[in-house]
Amino acid sequence: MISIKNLTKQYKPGHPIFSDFSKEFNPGDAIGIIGPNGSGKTTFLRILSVNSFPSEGGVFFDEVNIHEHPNQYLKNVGLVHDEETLPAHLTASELLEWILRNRNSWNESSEQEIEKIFDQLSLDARNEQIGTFSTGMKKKTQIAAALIHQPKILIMDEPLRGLDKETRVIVMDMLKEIKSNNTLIFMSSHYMGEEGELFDEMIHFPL
Ligand SMILES: Nc1ncnc2c1ncn2[C@@H]1O[C@H](COP(=O)(O)OP(=O)(O)OP(=O)(O)O)[C@@H](O)[C@H]1O
Repeated sequence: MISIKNLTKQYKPGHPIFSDFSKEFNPGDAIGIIGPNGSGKTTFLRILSVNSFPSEGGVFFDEVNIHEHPNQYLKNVGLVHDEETLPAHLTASELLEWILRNRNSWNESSEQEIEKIFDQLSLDARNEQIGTFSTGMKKKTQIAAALIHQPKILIMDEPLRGLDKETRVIVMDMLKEIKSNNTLIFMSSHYMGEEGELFDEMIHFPL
């Protein structure tokens, strides 16, 4: 489903963050991206989400280079960024509606689906502006936004950071469910907590 071929990334000449990395990933795989601060996890996930470009080599989605042809690929991707970049003036519900409409996925059950995902995450303030949210409430909104369109590929940079224990357990259950529906999951962490039980495989950084 995703093939990484001879991937190299360097910001400064002669100092690659990783080099000549190749690997294949299949639907339903859950991949842990593990390593200390500054080891290249975010750089790797940014390349997978087309927010950064390879220095050499490439990433292929069903044989198509995702950096040369990002549109079809990105329709299949749910993303939780390392930095929160949510629109402050929308409510959380409005954001999810916008995501579904933008993907032509809005239908008669969408409102119910939005209520359901915010119920699961206990985001009571779903109809208030995101700009008024706490860090944890914004993280819940990011996770809901990544999952609402049932992506084939889910890319998450430390999604559990800033969440309380109860919410982390809920999010882990949601990820197990989406994995069982054959979504390929990439998830970074700088230490191995409860997410360890989700992963089929871990890639340890630095590579
Ligand atoms: N845009 C950039 N320009 C130059 N160097 C960068 C850039 N982004 C990241 N780096 C460098 O690349 C290295 C890897 O950074 P990256 O953010 O990928 O690590 P990380 O494993 O995600 O770290 P953390 O756990 O702290 O988030 C670091 O040395 C960082 O300074």
